[in-house]
Amino acid sequence: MTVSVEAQGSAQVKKKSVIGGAMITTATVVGAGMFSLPVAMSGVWFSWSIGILVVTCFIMIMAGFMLLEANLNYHIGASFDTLTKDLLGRFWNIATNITFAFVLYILAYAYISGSAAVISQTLTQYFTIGISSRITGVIFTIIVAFIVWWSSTAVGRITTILLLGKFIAFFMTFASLLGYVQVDNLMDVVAPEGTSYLPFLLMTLPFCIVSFGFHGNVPSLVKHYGKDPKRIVSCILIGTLFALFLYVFWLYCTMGNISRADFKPIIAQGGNIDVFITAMGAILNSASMDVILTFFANFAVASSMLGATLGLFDYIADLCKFKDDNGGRAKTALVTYIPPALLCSIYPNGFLYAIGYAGLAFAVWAIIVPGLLAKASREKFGNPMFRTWGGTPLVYVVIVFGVITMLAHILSTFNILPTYS
Ligand SMILES: N[C@@H](Cc1ccccc1)C(=O)O
Repeated sequence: MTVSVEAQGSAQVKKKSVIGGAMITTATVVGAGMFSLPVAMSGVWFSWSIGILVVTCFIMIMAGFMLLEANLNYHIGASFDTLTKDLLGRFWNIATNITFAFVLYILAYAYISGSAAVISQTLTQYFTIGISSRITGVIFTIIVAFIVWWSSTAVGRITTILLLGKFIAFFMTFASLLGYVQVDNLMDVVAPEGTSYLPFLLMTLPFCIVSFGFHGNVPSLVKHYGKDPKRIVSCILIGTLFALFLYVFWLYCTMGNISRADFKPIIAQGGNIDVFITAMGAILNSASMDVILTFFANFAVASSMLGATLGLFDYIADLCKFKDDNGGRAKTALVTYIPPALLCSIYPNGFLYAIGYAGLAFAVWAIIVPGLLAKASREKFGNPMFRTWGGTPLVYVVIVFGVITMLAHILSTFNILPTYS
């Protein structure tokens, strides 16, 4: 009996466990974005936040499925570039490439800014070493750049260790914070009569979509599992639903401890991670909680930073056709890390702004483009392998959601939307 190479290949591919892909997806979804959530959502407060998180999570899953749907019609390894060029034409191809690079760079900046602030705060508080976050940002970036330049195997190992640390820290933080939660805070009982929350709803969208972002991974998942939509769907569902659970819990713990009014001074100071952690520490007034929170913040930002900038590193190497030898990798590292580090040394506290702008660009290639791709690929191929639930109406819902998110960010940049501050 002869078995074709393809059949053998797919038999082998089928054996790959869902766990690996689910881990990668979870690691990408749950990043520093979650540190922006309590601050960005303080205007709408707890109950509304849960509602928006559920809706955003749903839309982001559907957008991921639509991307997968289109991707399955192409050769394994086909990227956003191939899909948009073939299905949507020049305009969307260029728009996707520009917004894709923008999101990676601005997130790299956000992570450097967040990490720098947390590291500075840790050094000052525990080692009485006063170094400004401009300098820790640059030093931290050099260390990360060196690790990435040195080898991607090293990055893989270090990321695993950091992820492990992050999850241990997560549960330690949550377990300890739980005891301090005050339901009165969550219900905002001290709010004067007639307090309105809804006007602040739209401006939370860019932060929510970034926090559920993983969509750059879809082509890699296809590469990893082959054309096996079932497994890829499971990875996406596990990663995003786990993130949803975590974020609800995270808001419960943070909004249950810091009252809505107490978020105002945090926002006034730029809303970077260190300010947020300091405020939490001051309210909890416990030395051990301080240590746990600091440990958590350091691990969370460091693992995001490594993972996210590795994506940017590979993207730059491919785009500029830099070689994978020492010299080539050095060039790639320079192009990857110098712009965000430079921006951080000039403007160290833009964490929250950066996540907002990332949301603006992310809406293009992770929501609107997947909707358009699904529509175009259904017309062209009929998409026999996999179809996202909801038919054409859902495609429009997803696209409209993306447009609203972009408008929300643009309007709030011009101070047209009310901001809670
Ligand atoms: N979801 C990630 C950010 C991210 C967005 C888009 C793609 C990859 C990562 C976070 O919360 O930090």
